[in-house]
Amino acid sequence: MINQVKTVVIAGCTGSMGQQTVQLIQNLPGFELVGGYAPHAIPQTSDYLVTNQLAELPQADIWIDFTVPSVVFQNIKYAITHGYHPVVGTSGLSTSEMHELQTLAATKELGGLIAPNFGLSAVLLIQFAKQAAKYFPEAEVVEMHHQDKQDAPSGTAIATAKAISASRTHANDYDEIETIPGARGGKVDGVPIHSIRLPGYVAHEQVLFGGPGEALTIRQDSFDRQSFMSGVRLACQKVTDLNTLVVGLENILD
Ligand SMILES: NC(=O)C1=CN([C@@H]2O[C@H](COP(=O)(O)OP(=O)(O)OC[C@H]3O[C@@H](n4cnc5c(N)ncnc54)[C@H](OP(=O)(O)O)[C@@H]3O)[C@@H](O)[C@H]2O)C=CC1
Ligand SMILES: O=C(O)C1=N[C@H](C(=O)O)C[C@H](O)C1
Repeated sequence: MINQVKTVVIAGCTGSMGQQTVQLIQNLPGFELVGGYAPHAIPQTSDYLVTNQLAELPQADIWIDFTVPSVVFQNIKYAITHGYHPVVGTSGLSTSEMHELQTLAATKELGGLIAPNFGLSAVLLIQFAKQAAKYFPEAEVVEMHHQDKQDAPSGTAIATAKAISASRTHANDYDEIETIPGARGGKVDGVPIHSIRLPGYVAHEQVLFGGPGEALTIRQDSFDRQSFMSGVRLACQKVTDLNTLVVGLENILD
């Protein structure tokens, strides 16, 4: 059987992640980049079609999304409705939005992937945190990102907090007064998350667990956006074989 070339469009093709993903797809055997979208892009057709109008994107097998939290839901709704298999890296989707997209994908019998983090170190951190939370239920998350990140907390931190909450037997329950609002972070499912934004950082996360007389810290660092590309590649290789909209790279790892 002849393996057909899979066509790809990238929403957010001019961004930090979008540019790396353009390089990835252009150099990936068996894949062809046919379109890129960004609202401030100057339209061009030389190598592949670049447009600032979503509706001008050509039809393709895969829609990769690295845009902004404010538009990702509408983008993926559009992608699924138009028959693209979505590979979603953009943060900011709420749990109910993910469910709505999963329902839409199911009605279209279309597979896709939403990955809060494409980096292996972050995916493993979440799994280790889930395991540790069984024995150390009292935990807090600290996430550190570059100063241009639009949303806080990060999608990865939210996924980490949910994983901890799902596996622990009880939540942190301390009697405290915040004399400065926000001093104790923001809580997701009872797990405090502290968000740091500083130049020089890319994407990093630490989970601190405390128990009587001992503590455990798990940390991951993405020093470079290249760290996400093996996950994006794997997602592109598998997404057209999926028949549901899967959440989490760990669910498609071999
Ligand atoms: N899941 C993962 O592993 C990772 C996820 N991310 C997430 O990916 C997203 C993008 O990150 P990053 O590349 O650093 O961000 P950038 O700010 O560098 O890029 C954003 C891209 O989105 C485009 N954009 C801006 N506004 C809109 C809009 N209204 N509609 C459509 N597109 C828009 C920009 O286009 P223009 O230049 O024309 O404004 C640009 O191409 C973020 O949500 C981030 O959290 C990031 C790293 C890893
Ligand atoms: O904005 C980023 O940079 C990142 N965003 C994702 C998130 O919100 O978790 C993934 C990674 O942390 C990098």
